[in-house]
Amino acid sequence: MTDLPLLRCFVDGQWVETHHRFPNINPVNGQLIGRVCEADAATVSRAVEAANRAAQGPWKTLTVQERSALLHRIADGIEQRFEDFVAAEVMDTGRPVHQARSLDVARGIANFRMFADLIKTASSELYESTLPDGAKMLNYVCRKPLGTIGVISPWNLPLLLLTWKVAPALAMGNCVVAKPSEETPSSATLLAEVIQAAGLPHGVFNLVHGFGPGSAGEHLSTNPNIDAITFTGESRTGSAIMKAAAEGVKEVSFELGGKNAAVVFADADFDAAVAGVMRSSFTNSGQVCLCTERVYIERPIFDRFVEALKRRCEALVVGRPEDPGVDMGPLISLEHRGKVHSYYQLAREEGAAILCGGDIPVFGDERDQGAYIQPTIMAGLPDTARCMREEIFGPVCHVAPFDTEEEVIPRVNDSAYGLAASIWTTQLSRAHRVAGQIRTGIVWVNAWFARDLRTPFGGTKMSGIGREGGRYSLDFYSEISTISIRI
Ligand SMILES: NC(=O)c1ccc[n+]([C@@H]2O[C@H](COP(=O)([O-])OP(=O)(O)OC[C@H]3O[C@@H](n4cnc5c(N)ncnc54)[C@H](O)[C@@H]3O)[C@@H](O)[C@H]2O)c1
Ligand SMILES: N/C(=C\C=C\C=O)C(=O)O
Repeated sequence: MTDLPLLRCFVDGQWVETHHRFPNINPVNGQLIGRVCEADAATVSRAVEAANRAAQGPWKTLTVQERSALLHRIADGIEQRFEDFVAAEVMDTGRPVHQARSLDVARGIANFRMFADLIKTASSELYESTLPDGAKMLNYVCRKPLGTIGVISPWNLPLLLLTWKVAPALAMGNCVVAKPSEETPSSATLLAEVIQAAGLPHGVFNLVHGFGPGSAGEHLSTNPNIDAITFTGESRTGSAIMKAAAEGVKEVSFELGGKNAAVVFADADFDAAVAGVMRSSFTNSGQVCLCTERVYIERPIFDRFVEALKRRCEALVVGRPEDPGVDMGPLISLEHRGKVHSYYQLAREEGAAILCGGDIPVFGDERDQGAYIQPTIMAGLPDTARCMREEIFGPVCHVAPFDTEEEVIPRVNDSAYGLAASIWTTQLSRAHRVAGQIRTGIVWVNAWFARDLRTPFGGTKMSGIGREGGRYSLDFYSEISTISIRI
């Protein structure tokens, strides 16, 4: 037991062990794979103080070019330890190795490189004006660092989502105290090692492990000496963090939950739409905020489309991360599996027909101690059913027919969430017309999770506050200031 890794916090350039430790579990087989040092309030305060101090030190004198070079050096460091990061993501989450490679770690590198390049070309605004007395004024806008950013990230895409926030925060000259999910501490710890090796001044980046309420998450979000909070996680957690931020009127950026819809028109490229809906429903075992949980299919192709989806769902390879051809692994934890499974039960109680899956698989091997669940397709629920309104966050979607655009668009929009949607059609005018009426932050047409990192990303309603991506991140992680000079 003693040779299991101990994951430590990283505060003011030093690795810190704490008294309280919590277990890190492999969701493939329920095995203990390590212990993690939980940051108490004092450790979080020390991290915030170190960040505040570093913000006034050499870090603030760096030029944009120097900061850009450091971000590229961090990206280089992730690249050099690519397989370590893949192993860390796979160990913590049980995801397919090929996904950790092509999505998680690749995006961790891309996030740092994108913002490293963007800050070198980011423009600002300048206006010339004349005062009533005829005096000329030059008015220009500049972005100054906000100060210390609290970054709180979830377990579903651990490195992708942590770096999506840390990269622009550092790029804009801020200091960071990051609190990754208690479920996925490993890749965040590796990132701290890479940042330390890159030579950022002590205190610029700090990492505190722990939970939410009564632990590091709450200690960070309630700390009066952070200047802004960027959070990705459940909507109800966002609400709790917003209450904490309100105390000190802190700026917040929230990427929250979703109940995303796919709309498949009869004129869609049938095979592409089937593949697209499969990918958007079952990627990462459905544990992506952008995943589809509601599929609306135009009636003339409904039966054929559902039959095709059912066949593909039954053919999904549910296995270990390194299994050949594996499509999906376990859920993140037995607790989350219990939640998703309870929705499968609820769906039956609400009158759903389970077309595929609907239960916990039995493998007859060590995976039976893991958090596996069957990929599932259900049908027959009214739009008012809880399973149609609440985020399940598992490998499950509901299929329903529709007859007209006028009918389906209000059904898609009838949700407390507004994060993402996907539309499958070959009619160009219909694509633009329908996409323009869907109330989500992101609409894909004949695609899903296709990302240009320069575009704004975020949700409406319960799906979030603010946008990050490209210049939207530069703006959020800055104090935007206007300087007006009489000339
Ligand atoms: N919109 C997006 O871009 C996006 C991306 C990924 C995940 N998500 C959402 O995240 C959820 C799944 O992730 P999760 O289960 O880790 O979410 P979660 O809200 O349970 O936890 C997210 C993070 O917040 C911390 N936390 C929890 N309670 C807190 C509190 N009271 N104060 C401070 N910190 C607290 C957790 O420790 C964790 O680090 C899903 O709802 C999913 O839709 C959204
Ligand atoms: N924020 C992003 C993805 C979010 C995925 C949610 O699970 C991104 O691609 O930048």
